[in-house]
Amino acid sequence: MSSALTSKSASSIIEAVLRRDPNESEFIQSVQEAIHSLERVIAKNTHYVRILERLLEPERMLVFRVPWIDDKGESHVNRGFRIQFSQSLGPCRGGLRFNPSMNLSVAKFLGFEQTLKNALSPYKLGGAGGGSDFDPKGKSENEIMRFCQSFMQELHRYLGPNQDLPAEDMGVGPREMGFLFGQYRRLAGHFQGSFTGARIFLSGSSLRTEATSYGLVYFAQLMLAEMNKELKGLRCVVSGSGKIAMHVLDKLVAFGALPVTVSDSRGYLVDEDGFDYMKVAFVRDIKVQQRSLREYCKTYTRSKYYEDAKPWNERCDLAFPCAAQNEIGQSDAVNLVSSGCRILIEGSTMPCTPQAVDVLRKANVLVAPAKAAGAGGVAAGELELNQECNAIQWSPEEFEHKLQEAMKSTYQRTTKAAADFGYSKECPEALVHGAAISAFLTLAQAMTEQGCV
Ligand SMILES: NC(=O)c1ccc[n+]([C@@H]2O[C@H](COP(=O)([O-])OP(=O)(O)OC[C@H]3O[C@@H](n4cnc5c(N)ncnc54)[C@H](O)[C@@H]3O)[C@@H](O)[C@H]2O)c1
Repeated sequence: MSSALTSKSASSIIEAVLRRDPNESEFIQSVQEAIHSLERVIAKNTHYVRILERLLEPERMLVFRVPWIDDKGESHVNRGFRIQFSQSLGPCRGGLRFNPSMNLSVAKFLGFEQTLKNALSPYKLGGAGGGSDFDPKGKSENEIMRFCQSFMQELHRYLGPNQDLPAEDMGVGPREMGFLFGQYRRLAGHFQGSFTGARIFLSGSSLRTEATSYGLVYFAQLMLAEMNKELKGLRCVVSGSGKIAMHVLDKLVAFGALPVTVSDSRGYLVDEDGFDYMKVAFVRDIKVQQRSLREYCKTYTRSKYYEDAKPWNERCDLAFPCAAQNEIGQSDAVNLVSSGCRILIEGSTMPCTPQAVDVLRKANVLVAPAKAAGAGGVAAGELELNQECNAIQWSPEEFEHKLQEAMKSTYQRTTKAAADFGYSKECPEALVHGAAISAFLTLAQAMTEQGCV
């Protein structure tokens, strides 16, 4: 197939998306990255261009009003989103994000990324994303509960075990999932395990919240093993201090690595001696009490806090971005390369801007995409459902073993697809392309079999 035809087809898809959604920068960025990864697939079979065109239009987009009353009796209104991106492989699963930056573009990009992530997994799952521009920061527990109830008042009619299964994302943790599920159960009139969250699956293992993060660290281990290396003693720079980041720290400590940073939107903290379990617990306490990371330095006086700065210029072997999309820009990527980073594991969804991706590729930094490295959350959700439906109970050790196996098979699927399409192990983007290719081929097969629907 001529490359002229390929690039013409790929650019016509991007043009169509741009025409339809000209202001959706996050969604367009994730589409462009996927198309870049799929270039060789499209070149082999132009039928895939039509499939991709269809895939890029979400099956269903829900946008709704969420009114709620604060503790003083004043009314507020936010916007809710749920993008049921694709159900070709099964019922949707995907996170809910409560953050002021949430809009239709972010909801669509999250839904699209989740669709590929779920398709890469061994489970039959569709993909969705959503949430609200509601900011849980500074709200009381009652205000958060009232908001969650109002959000679910509308969304419940589109959810269900065979339809859509919401999960955690930024600003939504076990507490919010509890409130959301409570209202869903009341409105739906049944207690079916259609939500993920440790407190809801009372009979399940308690590893649901940890699973994505543990999976990220297992994935790093698998990449290192390929190079006959191990995590022990390696310096790791971690961003964020939320659910994903804190459990990554725990697991890195468990494997004898040296995590040295955490951050939030106000700045970052570096502890040259590395965090241990006690220090991680201390950071967690600081965050729970909504205090500044700066306070850590009063107790651990060799540490430093930098306001309005990111951790990417700290000396490291591995980087784990675990905060927000586009948190690594071009200059951050340059800093990462000069500080010695060889491997970047994407904890956050789409952490690098296209310019940063370019810098990392040219410097041969190996990138583990969130679609593959973040598969632990998908696997844990399915394992939990399995426990719930079959009334079985695994110990945390058994659960963790199953999680490790799931990460191993995701890693193998990713490397196989990369190799099948000629990306060598040394290619810095082999895993990025392999993950997208494997996911897309699975979706394409189902979409072809199901006809034009
Ligand atoms: N929770 C999950 O199950 C899950 C699963 C897969 C991927 N993710 C991704 O991981 C990332 C973090 O999710 P989480 O669940 O830990 O969220 P969270 O709300 O628990 O924590 C987010 C963290 O990021 C920090 N942060 C937010 N914006 C920032 C910015 N602009 N700069 C620096 N720090 C910033 C916050 O201070 C906080 O520490 C998101 O990109 C999310 O999509 C989450």
